Amino acid sequence: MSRKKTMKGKGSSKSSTSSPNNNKDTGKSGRGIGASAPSNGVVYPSRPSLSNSGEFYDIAFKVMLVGDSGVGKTCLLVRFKDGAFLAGSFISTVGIDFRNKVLNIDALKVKLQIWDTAGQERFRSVTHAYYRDAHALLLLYDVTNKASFDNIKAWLTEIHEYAKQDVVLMLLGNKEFAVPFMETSAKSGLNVELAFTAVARELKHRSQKESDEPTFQLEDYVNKEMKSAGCCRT
Ligand SMILES: Nc1nc2c(ncn2[C@@H]2O[C@H](COP(=O)(O)OP(=O)(O)OP(=O)(O)O)[C@@H](O)[C@H]2O)c(=O)[nH]1
Ligand SMILES: [Mg+2]
Repeated sequence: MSRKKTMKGKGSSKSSTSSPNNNKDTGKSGRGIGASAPSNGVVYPSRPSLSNSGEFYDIAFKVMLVGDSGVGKTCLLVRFKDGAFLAGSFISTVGIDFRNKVLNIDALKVKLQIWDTAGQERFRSVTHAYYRDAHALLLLYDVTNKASFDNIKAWLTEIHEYAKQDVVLMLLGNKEFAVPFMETSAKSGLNVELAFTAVARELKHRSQKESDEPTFQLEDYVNKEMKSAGCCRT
């Protein structure tokens, strides 16, 4: 099996004329797989830079983050790549930006070249050029922002128009309301048992709590239960 080398990197472009197909394997930082980042775009280093150390991989895929401005695409990518939350003032992405991450999946090194697109309307024509090369699309909405959810329909229309027919698509509800959250389905039974049991545990704890007893953490309990059940259970 061949071991290709990838460069960890961060790239960006705001050129509306550049296409990911224009610059095949330039060997430059962050341009590791077939259809690469355009090199003729202007670079806007709005986020902390990553090191340019090389990393080996077996297969590579392109993943694109799309969704309204402010839903948290850049933050999600930084969390995934660097394990940190980009707190502070919101810096809207200009054009398009990317990060590489190599994951070990079943003894294979899988490189994801993750493209972080600008959600703002004025950059739409830039991002359209990248859809057709994406193997997977993560479509984000903000669970605290109804408009971003309502716009999912329009995003899906755009995806069907510009992306490959067999693109892997995942809808992600990002952010939180600082209250325990889970999705339920009365039809399939998803999380129904867990929702009621968690509330019952919380109520029981409150009613019987001794002053020296550690408090029951409803959110921790729900997260732990969902994790141990492989996320979502019936
Ligand atoms: N509380 C909370 N805030 C978040 C989360 N994700 C992002 N934010 C905040 O939401 C704002 C927008 O986040 P970004 O990741 O920059 O949004 P974006 O989708 O990349 O926006 P564009 O680049 O304009 O398309 C920032 O102020 C973040 O700090 C989250 O999971 N929880
Ligand atoms: Mg962004």
